[in-house]
Amino acid sequence: MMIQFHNVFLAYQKDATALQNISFSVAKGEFVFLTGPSGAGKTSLLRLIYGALTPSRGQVLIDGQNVSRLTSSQLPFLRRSIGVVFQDFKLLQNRTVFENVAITLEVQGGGSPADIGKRVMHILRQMGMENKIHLTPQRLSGGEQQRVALARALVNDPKILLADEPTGNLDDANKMQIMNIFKEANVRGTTVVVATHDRRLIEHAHYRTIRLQHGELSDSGEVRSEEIQ
Ligand SMILES: Nc1ncnc2c1ncn2[C@@H]1O[C@H](COP(=O)(O)OP(=O)(O)OP(=O)(O)O)[C@@H](O)[C@H]1O
Repeated sequence: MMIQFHNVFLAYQKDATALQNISFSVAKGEFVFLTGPSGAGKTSLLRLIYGALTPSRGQVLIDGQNVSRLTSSQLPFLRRSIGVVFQDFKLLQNRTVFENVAITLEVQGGGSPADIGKRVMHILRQMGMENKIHLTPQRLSGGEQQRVALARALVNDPKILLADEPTGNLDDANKMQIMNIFKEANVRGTTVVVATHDRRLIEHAHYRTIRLQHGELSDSGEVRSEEIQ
């Protein structure tokens, strides 16, 4: 299993539980949607996966490793194996498109400048952004910024890709383009988790859907044995 939650609770404050008794797993190479109304706990759950938060109770295992037990020197290795696309992109505004993507590899000591350049251009070409590499994010449309954020998350072939409401303000054509990029990463072996409340996106793709409601798991989307028979 790539992601395992065992009876996970998360409280930001003492008496405010954001997640309650969450158990589910995601297999290597799987593609799942994570859905539920605003405030249900989707972002919190993603943050537990990439180790930005640790559970108040229960365990989160990523590729067999208990995230809470990682030392501060091990945590960066976990983070490197996970590509994250945030709700608000978090692009560096005073850096170019090229630099925003290259930074993922540079902080990881990912090869010579020539190697890094090759890999960055390869992924930016896949995203259809090769003509905009010298622009800064404020000169890009929302869809283009999203594709740069995706390029940054995918440039090092992560084991896991997490995307938080990745198609929020995009039109249908852009949404489908982003979905295709997720699918291609998944075909190459990346485990993909997409948090969204976009019903059309979910219905379009027919992947397993994990549902949260008020911090609880209302449906793990796992096929029960009686449904198989
Ligand atoms: N940093 C924080 N401090 C305190 N409470 C928080 C914090 N972040 C989130 N919460 C609370 O945790 C709960 C779950 O929030 P979360 O952002 O995970 O939901 P969500 O499903 O991602 O919502 P949305 O779809 O609106 O992004 C909410 O009640 C929220 O108020």
